[in-house]
Amino acid sequence: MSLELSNVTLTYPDGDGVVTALDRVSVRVAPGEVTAVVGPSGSGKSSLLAVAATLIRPDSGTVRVGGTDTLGLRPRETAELRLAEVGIVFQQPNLISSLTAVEQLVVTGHMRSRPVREARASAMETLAAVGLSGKEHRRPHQLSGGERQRVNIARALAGRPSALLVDEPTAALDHDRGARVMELVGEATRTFGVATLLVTHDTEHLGAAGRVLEMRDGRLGAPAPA
Ligand SMILES: Nc1ncnc2c1ncn2[C@@H]1O[C@H](COP(=O)(O)OP(=O)(O)OP(=O)(O)O)[C@@H](O)[C@H]1O
Repeated sequence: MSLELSNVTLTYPDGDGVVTALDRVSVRVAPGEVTAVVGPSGSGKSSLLAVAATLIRPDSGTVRVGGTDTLGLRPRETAELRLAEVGIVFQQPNLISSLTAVEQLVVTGHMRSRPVREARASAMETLAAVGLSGKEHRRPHQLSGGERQRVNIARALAGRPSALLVDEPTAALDHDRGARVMELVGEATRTFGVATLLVTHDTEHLGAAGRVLEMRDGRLGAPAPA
């Protein structure tokens, strides 16, 4: 199931006027594909992710996640769809310091009303898929920065979403760890067949992306030649 934004416009109130954060943006991400969006600060990247995640409702356009037209849904239905179909990887892992890696994933399974035994088995499988076999029972302080980011990615994938939305995954990492996390996003995207939309300032590690687009003043297009 893909992620599809079509002709999306988003404005924020700004004094007496408005700021246009997204200006008729269209993008379709197929399952198993990473689309990276680069662009300067303030160009609209976070707004794009928030709209794709159904966290912000745009002024106009359509947002389809896993085949569902999300703008036709009631707020409660939107929240349910988000829980089932959208995985979000924030820049900071935001892991709970007292929980082990496997427990971080089980907690989100609980939010989806999954039985604990089933959530645990699925969590172990997901952690293995992101290369954390043998480290499932470690707490965040017993993991490296790159490993914490792996748990973060695994947690976003634990509910087997259709769409994976990734915000600056390399921002807190050095060059080599950043490269490995980007490779992991590419591998996980293929393994789990998710449609991944990733925004980043980091133009060094875009090899994992099947496609790179550039955001400029709220408009999305092909990147300018280097
Ligand atoms: N809640 C808000 N209210 C008013 N304006 C906002 C709000 N959030 C963002 N904006 C404005 O919308 C535009 C796009 O912001 P956005 O955060 O999407 O950019 P960005 O590309 O993610 O930036 P950065 O790389 O710095 O995170 C900017 O002009 C910003 O000032």
